[in-house]
Amino acid sequence: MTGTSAHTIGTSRFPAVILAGGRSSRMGANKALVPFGRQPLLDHIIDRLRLQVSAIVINAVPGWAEDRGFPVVPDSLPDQPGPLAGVLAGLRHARSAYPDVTHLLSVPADSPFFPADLAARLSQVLDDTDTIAIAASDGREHPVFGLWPVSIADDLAAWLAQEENRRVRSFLARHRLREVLFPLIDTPHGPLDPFFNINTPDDLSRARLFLETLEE
Ligand SMILES: Nc1nc2c(ncn2[C@@H]2O[C@H](COP(=O)(O)OP(=O)(O)OP(=O)(O)O)[C@@H](O)[C@H]2O)c(=O)[nH]1
Ligand SMILES: [Mg+2]
Repeated sequence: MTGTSAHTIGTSRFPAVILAGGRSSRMGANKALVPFGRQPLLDHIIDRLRLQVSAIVINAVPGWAEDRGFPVVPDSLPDQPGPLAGVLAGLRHARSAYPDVTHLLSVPADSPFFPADLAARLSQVLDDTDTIAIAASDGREHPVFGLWPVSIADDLAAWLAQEENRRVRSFLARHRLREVLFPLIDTPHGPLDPFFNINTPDDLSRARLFLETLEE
């Protein structure tokens, strides 16, 4: 049951974690806070996500994302070891806050065009409560967009505790995995990958152009 939390926001079965715990080193400033359309990028992501999940938690370094009304969970591991640390923080939060939930959706804070049916389509391929489902497009996997079983939290913690374990693909190989292919979006500027992610100031300019055409 997901309907009892103060942070419950939708009718979906799954809560979500927004991964915003990275360094934004290529952007040179916290990329979740760059202006995007009428609001900071993070708020654009929240608006897109809230329609398809039961609750939202933000994974971030403490001190900047607390004012949005959602729980903020920092990494439990030091030195920003990568997105899986954020998935782990989200899974631990989900396990205690939503004990009946089987999976947690993850989305990064830097990909503003992800599909409106992301959670729905990923959930269609879950064949048991231990399966991980990740998104793919245009011949590439996007494991930061995934439905993660709450049951793998302890294995993920033990795996991340070894410093040589950082590659997402190596972790995925330990588990039952399904992939869902999403189509490109047609725009007047040409096809747009729904998982386009903003790493550099140039990426941000391109994303703003796409946003304008999609809003017209
Ligand atoms: N919790 C957590 N999230 C991370 C970490 N590193 C990256 N992420 C998140 O994973 C997603 C993809 O990472 P990147 O695109 O490389 O973002 P980034 O690491 O902030 O940016 P760069 O420093 O330019 O690589 C983003 O949503 C990041 O916020 C980390 O160490 N911890
Ligand atoms: Mg990075």
